[in-house]
Amino acid sequence: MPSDKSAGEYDVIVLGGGPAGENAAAYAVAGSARTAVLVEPERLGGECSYWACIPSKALLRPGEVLAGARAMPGIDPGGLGVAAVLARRDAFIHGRDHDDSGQVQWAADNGIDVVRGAGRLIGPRQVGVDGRTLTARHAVVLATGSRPNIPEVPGLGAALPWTSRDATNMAEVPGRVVLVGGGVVACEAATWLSSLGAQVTMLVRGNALLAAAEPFAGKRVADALTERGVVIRFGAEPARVARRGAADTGEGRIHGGPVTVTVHTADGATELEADELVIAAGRAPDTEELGLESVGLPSGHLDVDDHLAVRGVDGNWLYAVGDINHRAALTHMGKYQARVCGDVIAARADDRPLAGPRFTATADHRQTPQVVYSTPEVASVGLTEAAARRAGYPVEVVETDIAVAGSSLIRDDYSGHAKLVIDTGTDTLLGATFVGPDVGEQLHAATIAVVGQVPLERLWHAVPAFPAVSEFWLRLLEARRAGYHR
Ligand SMILES: Cc1cc2nc3c(=O)[nH]c(=O)nc-3n(C[C@H](O)[C@H](O)[C@H](O)COP(=O)(O)OP(=O)(O)OC[C@H]3O[C@@H](n4cnc5c(N)ncnc54)[C@H](O)[C@@H]3O)c2cc1C
Ligand SMILES: NC(=O)c1ccc[n+]([C@@H]2O[C@H](COP(=O)([O-])OP(=O)(O)OC[C@H]3O[C@@H](n4cnc5c(N)ncnc54)[C@H](O)[C@@H]3O)[C@@H](O)[C@H]2O)c1
Repeated sequence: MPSDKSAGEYDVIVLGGGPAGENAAAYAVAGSARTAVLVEPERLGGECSYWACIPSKALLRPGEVLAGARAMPGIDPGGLGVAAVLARRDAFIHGRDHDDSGQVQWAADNGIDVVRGAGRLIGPRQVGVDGRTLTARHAVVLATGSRPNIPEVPGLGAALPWTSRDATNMAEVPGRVVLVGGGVVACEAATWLSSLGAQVTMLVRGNALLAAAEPFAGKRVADALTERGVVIRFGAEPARVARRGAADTGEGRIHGGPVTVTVHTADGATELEADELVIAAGRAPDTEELGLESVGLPSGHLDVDDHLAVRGVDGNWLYAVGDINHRAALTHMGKYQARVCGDVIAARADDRPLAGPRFTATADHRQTPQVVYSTPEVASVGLTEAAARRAGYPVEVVETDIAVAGSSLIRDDYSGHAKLVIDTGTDTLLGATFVGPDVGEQLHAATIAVVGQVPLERLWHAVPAFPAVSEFWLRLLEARRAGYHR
């Protein structure tokens, strides 16, 4: 019997219309008569489409193309036209109002209803939205993402600093920027802000950029940022912030007068003045208003099993996908979890067994691919050497500079480095990291080798085309042979 939608009854209710929520809904109803509703207070498409992945990559690409052109004899590049770069970014985010009508149409085409508003659990299988109660026959999926972590620093909140939403949606380029953080958002934002003309100072509390990556990756990104004029202050944290005339002038506009940041380092305190302060200090779960207490759960990241069902809730009706479960806070991994979750919901609704790998998320434990679109790019999958050793694997590593015919043909200034982390017990790859221009496009071969557990002896027979950048795979395998003197 179909669910009674007029009474607010659906087979599947999904809170959050970001990439994870959209995919969970679509997979849960695909090829069936099941009904689903996406509950979304802002825009279908979520953070990724309008304030994160898409605008940031739209802002980064022109600087990368310009750098490549400048390294190519015979091309006489002028520079970046800021207005044109921002206009192209705006086209990708469907205008500054973030028109999501295309996504709404996609939902309709897939038989998914959309309810605008913030959803809240009000009991088992029950969701409240603006005074209306929705009831799920099979599943509720929480996919409400994350919000920026704003450190508790005196004066910081009152200074109305930029978050990643302002930086990706910037409407004007601040002359001087202090950027707090040394992670992925900070490295990417420093790259596009500096390529668009801002003088950027990064405050990094640790002693490396991209601290979770192979150390050579953060070092190469730091060197490149420094070369383009970014000042990086390691071991530095904001201790106090003051701003004259702080004003909410709108997303991506400079929020008032100059900001003074008192910076703590091991050597004492100094003061920096900037036109804008950007906070890129990680993400926090946004669960305080989700009503988790109504089903006996504490606030914070949700703990899920490998079918994406929330642990601590009986009856297999509550699931969590994407940033909210903190397994791998990346769009492609949230979508991966959502595909598994949707398939699990569908199978359970049909009383089918969860037989086969399709119903179990595994890649987001130790096989996660990621590309940091800084200049140079950092592409990685799986475990770093340090993480593999911590996990107790018997480890061998091979490294090589990416200096092959293909790379030198692509850019005269090509500089890159590659590293493989090998489990000597099984002769398979645990992880790989590549740094260099456009190495993101090289990553999927490594992901397939890691997930497919392809023995290195077999990889020898995967012959890279000549003269392609991917020939560095051959160099890596040769370096390993040379290490064995065979
Ligand atoms: C600047 C930046 C750049 C990034 N670049 C990349 C990248 O290049 N590649 C990559 O893989 N990842 C990138 N990420 C990470 C990526 O954006 C997230 O991992 C991804 O958006 C998570 O998807 P999600 O569906 O879990 O959450 P979100 O995209 O955050 O969507 C969650 C949705 O839930 C809605 N919501 C919130 N509360 C409620 C509620 N109570 N009821 C209903 N709905 C609610 C929100 O409005 C939102 O639309 C980037 C992040 C940032 C900040
Ligand atoms: N290309 C991509 O794949 C991409 C791009 C952007 C963001 N993302 C994802 O979005 C998420 C958020 O990125 P992010 O860069 O904000 O987080 P992150 O965890 O990568 O980096 C956070 C940085 O903030 C610093 N920090 C944390 N708390 C601080 C404090 N109180 N004071 C000063 N510094 C502090 C950390 O030391 C670190 O340098 C990550 O999961 C990231 O992978 C992915």
